[in-house]
Amino acid sequence: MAVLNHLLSRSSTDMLAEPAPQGAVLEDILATAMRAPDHGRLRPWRYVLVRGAARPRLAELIVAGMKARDPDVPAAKIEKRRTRFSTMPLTIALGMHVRPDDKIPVIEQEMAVAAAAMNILNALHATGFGGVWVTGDMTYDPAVAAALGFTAPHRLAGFLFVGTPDPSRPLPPRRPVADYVAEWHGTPVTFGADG
Ligand SMILES: Cc1cc2nc3c(=O)[nH]c(=O)nc-3n(C[C@H](O)[C@H](O)[C@H](O)COP(=O)(O)O)c2cc1C
Repeated sequence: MAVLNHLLSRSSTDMLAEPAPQGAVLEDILATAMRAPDHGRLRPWRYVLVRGAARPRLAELIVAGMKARDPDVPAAKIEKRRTRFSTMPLTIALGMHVRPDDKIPVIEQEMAVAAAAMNILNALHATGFGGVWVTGDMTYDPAVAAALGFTAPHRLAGFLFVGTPDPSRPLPPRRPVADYVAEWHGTPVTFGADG
């Protein structure tokens, strides 16, 4: 029941203070990714840890990409991104090793990567930490991906910001389960969530 309550009470947040998990705890958290469902046992997930003095270096790379894409990018947008990437206690760059020619479709490889990321988010919550998965245009910037080590056949799938959330923050309301679940009796179902 404790595990179930943990799953039911997780929520994403980017309001993250020090500390981030490290050492054996971080290793255990990342080990939960290795339990993700994975068609063909391709183990497509890859993780790059960015912390300490490496953070502003990643931030500057990302800012350089923003300016290259749009020379008129607003200064406030640059500063927001620079601050986030420089100050998050830990950023985990989520990567994937994509095998387009494998018999397992690429979407299934991507779903395994997402399932593994979800395990990490749940493990963070279970150990008193928290995080959020973000993408944004920097995820699709080949220069950022390459600088992290993700060149073909690797791809960047986003970033997990990781740290310690305020435990007293209010939990966002949960959508009613019934809107997303239907029982099939031989004719096509409809969902409350779809109006
Ligand atoms: C693949 C993926 C990419 C996401 N990218 C962003 C993003 O760039 N910015 C953002 O604010 N939220 C992003 N989100 C949503 C957050 O990670 C988070 O799920 C959302 O804030 C809802 O919070 P919850 O996980 O507590 O429901 C993304 C989620 C996924 C699965």
